[in-house]
Amino acid sequence: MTIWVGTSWKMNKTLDEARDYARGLVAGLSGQELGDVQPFVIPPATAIAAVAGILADDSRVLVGAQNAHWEDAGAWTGELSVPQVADAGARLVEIGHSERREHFGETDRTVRLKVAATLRHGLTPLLCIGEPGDVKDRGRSTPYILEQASRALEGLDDDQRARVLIAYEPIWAIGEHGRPATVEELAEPFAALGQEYGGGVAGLLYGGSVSLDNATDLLGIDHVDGLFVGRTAWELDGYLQLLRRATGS
Ligand SMILES: O=C(CO)COP(=O)(O)O
Repeated sequence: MTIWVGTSWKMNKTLDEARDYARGLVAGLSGQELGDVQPFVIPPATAIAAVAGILADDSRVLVGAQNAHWEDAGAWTGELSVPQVADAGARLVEIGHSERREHFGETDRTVRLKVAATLRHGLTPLLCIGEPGDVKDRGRSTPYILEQASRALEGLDDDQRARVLIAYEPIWAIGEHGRPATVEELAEPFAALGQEYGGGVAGLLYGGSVSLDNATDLLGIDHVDGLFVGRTAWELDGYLQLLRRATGS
C-alpha cells in the first residue's frame, strides 16, 4: 500500500529557493530506497515548472499545484486551469484547503467542480477536508468532514473516486497557531473515513502540525495512508527526515 508523504509550500519560496530545494531533494533521495513511500511537493504556481523540471531527474517525486480552476480556459483573471498546471508539470492538484475555503471563497460547489476538472484531465485531486475548532468542541468533527467529503465527491463513479486522495486537516491543527491532533483524537475520524472511503480512494492522509516528533505515531493510526505537511517540510532537511521516518530508514 502506498504511503503518501508530501508538502505544500503555501505562499513561500522564490524561484531560486525552489530550485535549490528541488536540486537538494534529488540529491538527498539519490540511492535512497523509498519502498512504498510516494513523495510529493506542491510549490507555489510560479515554481511548478522549474521544480517539475528538476524533479524529473528523480521521477519518483510527484509535483502538484496548490489550486486550479474548474474551467479549461477563458476570462478568469488571475486563475490557472488544470491543463495549464499540467502543462507546467503538475500531476496533483490540491483542492479545498481550509485557507482557500476561508480566504478565497472556496465552497463545496467549487471544490466539487475542481475535483471533477482535475479528474477529467487525468491528474490526481488532493481533496482537503477539515473542521473548525468550534465544530470539534461540539463533538461534531466526524459528521462534518464526512459531509464535506461527500459533497466534494458527489457524482463521481467508483473509478474516478479511486483516483482521489483525501487529506484530513483539522483547521485547529494547522499552522503556527495550530495544535497537532493527537493519535487519540484522530482515531474516530479516520475510522469513519476508512469505513466510508478506505480502499475506495487512492489514499487518506493527515495534515496539521506534522513534525518529526509525531510523524511516526501519526502514520501508525488505522487508515492513515500518509502525511500532508507544511512547516516541517519547508526546509529540505525536515522533509528528507520525514521521508526517512516514513520509510523506516
Ligand atoms: O496545511 C497544511 C498542509 O497543507 C499543514 O500545515 P502545517 O504542517 O504547517 O501545520
